[in-house]
Amino acid sequence: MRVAVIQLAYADGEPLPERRDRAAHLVRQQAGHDLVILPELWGPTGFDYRLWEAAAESVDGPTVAAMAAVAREIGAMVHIGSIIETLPQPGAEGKSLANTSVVVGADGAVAAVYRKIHRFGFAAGEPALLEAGSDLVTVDLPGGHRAALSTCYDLRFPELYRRQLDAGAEVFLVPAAWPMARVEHWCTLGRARAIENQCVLIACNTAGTHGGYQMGGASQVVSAQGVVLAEAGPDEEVLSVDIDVDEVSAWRRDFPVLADRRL
Ligand SMILES: NC(=O)CCC(=O)C(=O)O
Repeated sequence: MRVAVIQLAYADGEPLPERRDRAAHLVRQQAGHDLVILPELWGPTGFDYRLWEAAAESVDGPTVAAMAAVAREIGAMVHIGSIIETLPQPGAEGKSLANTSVVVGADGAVAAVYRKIHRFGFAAGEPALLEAGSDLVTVDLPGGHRAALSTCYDLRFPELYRRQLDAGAEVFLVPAAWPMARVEHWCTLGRARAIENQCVLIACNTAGTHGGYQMGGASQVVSAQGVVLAEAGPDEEVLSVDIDVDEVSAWRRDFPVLADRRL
């Protein structure tokens, strides 16, 4: 499976329609890949919470529609990263917005929708403004292997990835807007999630500086054995990686650590 990881950079002041066009152009340039992934909240911005309400849209809104059209055009599955979603109805906390990841298939149809379970910001930001997701979400990749979806801060909660493993995941897809100040955590936690679950990790971070936060870059693709197959620098960059997902079951057979779990 050939994967393109688009580590998009953005700064304050770029209008959303322009950034959407730029992202669509970058995805279009990845023709020939089976899967393309973008970062978390690249449209409404990861950290300038004041912009979220105005940028909110539904799953059939302009961002997903634009990416679905490009997915169809290039014949690739596209993980569009995430949007601030206007929920069909308010959630359990009475809020109407969520941080929602969407995957579209090569036919342009929505293949998976995941609402971020662990909200970042402590008393501010996501927990103040967004509903938490509650559902574990998987999607079958081109070639038939199963991937599980999570977003950024979720990476700090290993129990989520164990549940994804138990749901049959062989690949973890993780878009993020993770700051430079904690980029070592991002790198280490991503590798840990891959190693402890014997899964491939495809993690797509944001670059640039917005809302006063410098983003960390360092998007990475890690094999189920914990080998870093590709890692980005701090700036906008596209990683192109060939991944043999069949190696996941071979590695689990050769080094059957998961069989020693005690529940
Ligand atoms: N967008 C996020 O979830 C940021 C997470 C983060 O900064 C951290 O876990 O540290």
